[in-house]
Amino acid sequence: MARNRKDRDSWGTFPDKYDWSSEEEEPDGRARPVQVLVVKDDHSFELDEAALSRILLSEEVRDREVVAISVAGAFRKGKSFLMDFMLRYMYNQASDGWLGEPDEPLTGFSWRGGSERETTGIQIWSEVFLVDKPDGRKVAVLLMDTQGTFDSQSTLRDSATVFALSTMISSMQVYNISQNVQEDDLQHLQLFTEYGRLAMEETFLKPFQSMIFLVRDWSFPYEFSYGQEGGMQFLEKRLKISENQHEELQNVRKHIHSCFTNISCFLMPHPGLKVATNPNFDGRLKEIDQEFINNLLVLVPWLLSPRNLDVKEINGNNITCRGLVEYFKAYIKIYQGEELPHPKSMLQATAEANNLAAVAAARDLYNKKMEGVCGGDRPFLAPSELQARHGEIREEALQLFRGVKKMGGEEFSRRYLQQLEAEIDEVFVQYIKHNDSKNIFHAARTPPRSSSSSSSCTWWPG
Ligand SMILES: Nc1nc2c(ncn2[C@@H]2O[C@H](COP(=O)(O)OP(=O)(O)OP(=O)(O)O)[C@@H](O)[C@H]2O)c(=O)[nH]1
Ligand SMILES: [Mg+2]
Repeated sequence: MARNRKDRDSWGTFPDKYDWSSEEEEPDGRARPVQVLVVKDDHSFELDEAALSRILLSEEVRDREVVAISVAGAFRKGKSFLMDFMLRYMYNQASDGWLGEPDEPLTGFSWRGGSERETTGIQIWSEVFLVDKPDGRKVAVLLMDTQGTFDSQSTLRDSATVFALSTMISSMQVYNISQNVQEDDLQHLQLFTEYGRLAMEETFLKPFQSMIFLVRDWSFPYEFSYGQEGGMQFLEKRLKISENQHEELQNVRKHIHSCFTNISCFLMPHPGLKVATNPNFDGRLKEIDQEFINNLLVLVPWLLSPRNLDVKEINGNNITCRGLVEYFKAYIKIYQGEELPHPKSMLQATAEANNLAAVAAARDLYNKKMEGVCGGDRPFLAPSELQARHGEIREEALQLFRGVKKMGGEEFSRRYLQQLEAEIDEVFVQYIKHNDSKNIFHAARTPPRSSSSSSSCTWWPG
């Protein structure tokens, strides 16, 4: 373990003060990202318990309180790139030159240019760092990189699960967003945190800890300055709840406030065109805009300096590395099970709601009209007459369904039309039976049932 660390070239020299901890190394002795959550091709999830345990249950760290830092957000937005600067800080935090040499390529969690996703599932750094907090506590710091949301190979459920799990496991979630805080960024955060909350036990405390909105490529420093102060002013404005706001906007904001103990924001400048567009860029500082570097020098210590590290808490209890393994296992089990609803896209959820409402309206119309024809207080009808009336009313109900404007298109709607037809036909069988029962009374010359007794039929719809 530690014997090889000084051989590492990309991190520079390591201060002796640094307390090395758990580590899972590659054969050449270098620490590396380790995949702990795998999203498989069939969209199921698997936790690599062995890998997680090797890192978090090593003797040096397992009983230490853990600080878990995660970065999540849309794919291809520089999450892993940022994580690698966090690693540099963790390795060299005692030194002013922690950011490294101008010509040093950036390594650690795998990052790259291009339009296709890079990181998948959840990866954690194989070394857990032991850090002395100013209050004398020695805590274990775990860095976690996540699969970007909304890549073209993931379902909404995949994205929601990775985001929710990383929020549940971390004490600090960095929500990496691009250029601005848009309403859809907030809506997705609402959806994902709700998906997380659903899997957790009821708690009267806020379910999650720190949420940091990290806005990349911020282009309006003349309105709100780069950094944390400008970020806080900006976020305050974005998350403000006012009475004349539409309920929908208020609800998103209330939800986000109710989920996190701390919410903050940092506005980060654009790193320059080489970083964004040059396929040969390897992360060296000399090719990154100075404004970006200046802000990295503020952002990373702001996130990771010992006094700012918050220990992971669940239900008010501090969690150790050992505890975190157990929570990880318990949470993933819930997402592997079938009891949670699947999150749906806005269009799909709306289209379903539209179609279900149209089915309900059509079924109601059928029931009401049929009751008028052969309901409890109506006399016996000849079966052929009943069949004919049913045919007319059924067609009227189907027309009503077809006439309602619904989102989702013809094909999507066909399933609901079939469901409606099946439901109507099922109810019709009951109407036939009910009608027949009147006939038996008639044939046996028994007085017809009073309307009050007949209307107490238990099968009666609606
Ligand atoms: N515009 C812009 N590009 C950046 C920034 N930081 C890094 N990049 C570039 O963005 C590209 C993607 O970087 P990654 O770190 O791999 O992005 P990611 O979010 O981890 O991507 P996935 O793993 O696919 O989700 C690289 O070409 C980086 O050079 C930034 O702040 N702004
Ligand atoms: Mg990545």
